[in-house]
Amino acid sequence: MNNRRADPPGPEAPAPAPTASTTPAVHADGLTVRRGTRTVLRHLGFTVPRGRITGLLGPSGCGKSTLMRAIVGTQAKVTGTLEVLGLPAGSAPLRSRIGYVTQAPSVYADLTIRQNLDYFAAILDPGRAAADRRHHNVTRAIADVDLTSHADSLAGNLSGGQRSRVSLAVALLGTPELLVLDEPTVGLDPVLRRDLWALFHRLAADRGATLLVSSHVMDEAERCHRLLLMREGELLADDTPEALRTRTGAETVEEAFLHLVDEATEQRTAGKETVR
Ligand SMILES: Nc1ncnc2c1ncn2[C@@H]1O[C@H](COP(=O)(O)OP(=O)(O)OP(=O)(O)O)[C@@H](O)[C@H]1O
Repeated sequence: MNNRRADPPGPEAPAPAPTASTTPAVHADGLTVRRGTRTVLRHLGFTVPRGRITGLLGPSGCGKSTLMRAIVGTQAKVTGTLEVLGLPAGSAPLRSRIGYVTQAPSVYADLTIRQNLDYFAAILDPGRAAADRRHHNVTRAIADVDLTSHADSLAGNLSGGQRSRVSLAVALLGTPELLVLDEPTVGLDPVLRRDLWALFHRLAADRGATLLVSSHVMDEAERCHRLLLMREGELLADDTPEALRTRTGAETVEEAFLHLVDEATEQRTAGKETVR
């Protein structure tokens, strides 16, 4: 074994070629999205690091779902650069590497939780030879979202929060590298919200998964490693919760957000006055 420490590269050393582990999970530059006749995302530039939880926060209608749809490749009229796991967003090889949970739970009401997961597992990993692996993955995904005791209940008889956890379990089946979760904690009681955030942190820490989680509840921001703060289709900040609080002299991320909104409004007003 060679224990010699490698010399640090000098200034003239070429930058290492990006590898799977060094490319960010998401890289956007000049990202613009139009829906109908409106521009709903304007020139966004940001990166989402791998293996961390990035919160996408902003008021209702600011464009969080649109950005998530662009990242998973289901949004039309996307221009600018948008790379996901090193590939252009929407590329076919990304399909099995991304788990996406929309705001509306997508489960079959007339199947039990286990039958729902068996169905999606059979699509992801078909064939008789994979039966044991599928059974293991289904049981693990149900346990991940804390629904083991309800595994044989019909999805149609579950509460809204339970149904959205079944959707999350479906997304966890293929052990995706990137999980894109659109408001996963809406309608959950505080205990379930806490448990779900604990699960998100386990997925990042133990499996190295990258999570992009949207919310319009600012107290959830404190649970993220990084934050993308949005307002009216623009990015107000891309930073850690701590750096945001320090930079704005705020005690909470909510206060920091309001400070940044005021700052952006002042800048816009000043810009208009200069033009006049
Ligand atoms: N099909 C559509 N055609 C035109 N505009 C749309 C369409 N769907 C959404 N929009 C607009 O795009 C903007 C962004 O919507 P989006 O759903 O991305 O916001 P959001 O931040 O996810 O909101 P919420 O937190 O309420 O889910 C909104 O102003 C919305 O009115």
